Amino acid sequence: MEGGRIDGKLEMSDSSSELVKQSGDEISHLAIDIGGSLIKIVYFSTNSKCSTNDEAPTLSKERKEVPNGDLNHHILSGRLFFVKFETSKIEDCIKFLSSKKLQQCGAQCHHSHADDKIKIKATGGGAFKFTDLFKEKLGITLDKVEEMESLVAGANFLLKAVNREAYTYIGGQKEYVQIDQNDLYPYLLVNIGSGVSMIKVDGDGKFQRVSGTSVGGGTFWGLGKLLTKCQSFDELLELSHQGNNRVIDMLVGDIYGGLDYSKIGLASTAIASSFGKAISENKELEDYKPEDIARSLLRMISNNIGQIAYLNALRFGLKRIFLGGFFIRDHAYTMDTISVAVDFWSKGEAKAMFLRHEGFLGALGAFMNYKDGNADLCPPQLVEQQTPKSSNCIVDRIHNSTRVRENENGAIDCRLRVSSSFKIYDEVKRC
Ligand SMILES: Nc1ncnc2c1ncn2[C@@H]1O[C@H](COP(=O)(O)OP(=O)(O)O)[C@@H](O)[C@H]1O
Ligand SMILES: CC(C)(COP(=O)(O)O)[C@@H](O)C(=O)NCCC(=O)O
Repeated sequence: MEGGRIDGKLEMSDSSSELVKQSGDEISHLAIDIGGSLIKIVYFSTNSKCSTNDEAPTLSKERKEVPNGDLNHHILSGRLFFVKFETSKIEDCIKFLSSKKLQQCGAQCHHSHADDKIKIKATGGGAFKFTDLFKEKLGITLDKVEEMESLVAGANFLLKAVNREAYTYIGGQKEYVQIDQNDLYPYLLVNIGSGVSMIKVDGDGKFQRVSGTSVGGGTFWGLGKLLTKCQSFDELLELSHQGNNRVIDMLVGDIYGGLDYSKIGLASTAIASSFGKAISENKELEDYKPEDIARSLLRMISNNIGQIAYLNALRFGLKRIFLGGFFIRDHAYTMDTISVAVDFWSKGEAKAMFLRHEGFLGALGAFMNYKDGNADLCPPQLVEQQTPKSSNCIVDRIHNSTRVRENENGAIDCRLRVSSSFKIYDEVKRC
């Protein structure tokens, strides 16, 4: 299938329209990824109003002994939510955060003090760029988590813990991939944000950024905006759906008099040179339809990323390529182009697989980083829905056997194990 959105597309919250709807949420933990184009927020809420399942999210207190101490733990049941904002509209994000009640100690601590310092996990370049802004406007300290580390932690979590997270997109069909947790590594993670990072992942916390390209999502949106006068990314994507790239791209057949170049395996319809037709036609930009320009641009960038991804997979002998980042946007034509490029160049050996929580890998990874809290604090950990047995290593259990539940809005039902003394606020004030 060419172009268009796939039915059942995840609609995770898109900035301000959600502000009002969710303003009553009680947030116990929140992490933020501030990228070149978008700010992504992942937060855990125990608010029962948000539940659409039979079992309303609850706070169940549970006292547990841990081997190296006697910290008291409790389990928060609730849901992970995903929200995004444009980085250029960071004020909306600030408003969103100030409308939320960032709680201390889950729901256990009822009194918060105006001078309490809130500390949240933050990743992406903006965690550095906007440190002062968050401090000044919200009194929030950004506790920085390295960007590549966050992407990998987010991807590993999703692949191991969430059912139907990864899928292939071939011939217009989406097919979910069953991940064998014992045979996940190594894989190539390709994150297509403003720019593109390619990371070889060998295990939890074991990775190497092996390549990247500056021709990414920012290039598509930036060039597309200049060339088509589109006002939003989604408008540009929609436009590309209606266009025909052959009007602008120079095809092999345009060069070879309508013939295939069979000797090197190129069909007459293959693109020989993206945007190449524009050099020989006596046309101005205005003479081309914006939809055709958008289509050529999308094809050029997606194809290029697919090819570089494949080359890196080949370089390290990797068969599995997982793609994240908000450039993908669950868009059929983008995924089709990337899949075809990987399939073509690898002669069917390598597979492109897309992640449903595409752009939230970094924010999720930063969220997972709460586990690295101070030694005397028990970090929050995601646990499965069923009542945990006596294991102390809840994260390991998730990784090895169980899966959290995900509802159709992309929100993930899960439980968080926190110590009674843990809080998102600074350690200075204990409740
Ligand atoms: N609403 C949007 N506004 C801007 N860019 C968007 C939007 N939705 C998708 N995109 C695409 O996603 C890219 C950003 O992806 P993301 O993974 O968030 O990266 P970053 O961390 O660099 O912001 C943009 O460059 C653009 O191509
Ligand atoms: C610098 C970045 C890691 C920042 O991440 P982003 O905000 O684009 O998600 C990314 O833009 C990138 O990997 N750019 C490509 C740089 C290069 O390898 O040429």
